[in-house]
Amino acid sequence: MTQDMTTSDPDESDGTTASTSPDPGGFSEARTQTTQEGTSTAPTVVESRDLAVYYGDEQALQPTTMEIPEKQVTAIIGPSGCGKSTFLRSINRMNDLIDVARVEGELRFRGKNVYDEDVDPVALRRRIGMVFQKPNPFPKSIRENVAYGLNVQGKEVTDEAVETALRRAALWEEVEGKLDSSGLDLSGGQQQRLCIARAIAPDPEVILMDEPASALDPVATSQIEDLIEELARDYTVVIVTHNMQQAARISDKTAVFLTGGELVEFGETNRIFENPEHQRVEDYITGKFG
Ligand SMILES: Nc1ncnc2c1ncn2[C@@H]1O[C@H](COP(=O)(O)OP(=O)(O)OP(=O)(O)O)[C@@H](O)[C@H]1O
Repeated sequence: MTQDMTTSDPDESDGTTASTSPDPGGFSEARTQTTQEGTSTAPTVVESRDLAVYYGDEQALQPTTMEIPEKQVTAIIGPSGCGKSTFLRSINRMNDLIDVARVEGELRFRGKNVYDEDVDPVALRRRIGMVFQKPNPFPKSIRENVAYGLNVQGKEVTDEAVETALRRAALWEEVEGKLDSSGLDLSGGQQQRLCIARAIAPDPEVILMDEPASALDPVATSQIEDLIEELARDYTVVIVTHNMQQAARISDKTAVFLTGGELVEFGETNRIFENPEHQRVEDYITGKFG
């Protein structure tokens, strides 16, 4: 099961944590991505190299090598317990918060291994934000939720900056005029878009989403899906989803993890769903197991 890492306390580290630490250095290299389908022009932003994750003695992720392209949506799918969330959390070092978690191999962000000793994980999380399964706005006003995201980056909290973040999260029109009411008074879908506004307010480069619509009704889910496609114009989005139709609808690339934490196939979403290379992947996406 995905660990519930939601928090309502702004002081807890949740991927939007405030810090005055300097940005980690060395995250500047971008290079052209090579995929199973050949060479594409989208630069690789995040890359795992034989990345393996253990919880105590249990290996949750087998050595995984994968290149995530810039300003696209990459979906991670697979049956329950196959390591999807574990992989996602390793990208911005959220696994650091789990005592028994241990990582081997490399996870590179713009060419630099985020597990190098000189990388500050809090600063890293400003550049790689996260949205969780359960909407987790702080028990504060809508404005303060977004302001928190702006403060993280040391940005001035102006009305304009708050509006911009809410517009980018497709929430502005529903909350204009009630910015001082509690974020908790919004509907589930609105709360999740508020969390997205909070996550994008610091202007991260990558947004990690762990089943962001699984707690929402179909209408709210559809709004979140539209928003994710829109966000990929400006941000690199990596989304874990149980919903294969959702992955097929909104992602450019799909990674299929199967039981035992093994990345079995990764490539263009259309190709994965129409013509998977591996029988096990075909069985999974056609519902024969999982
Ligand atoms: N905090 C933890 N401590 C110990 N084991 C964990 C922890 N989190 C996950 N695991 C184990 O690691 C494996 C992978 O879990 P993970 O949550 O990454 O899978 P998942 O594919 O995201 O699952 P789901 O779809 O059910 O959310 C599972 O066997 C799980 O029990």
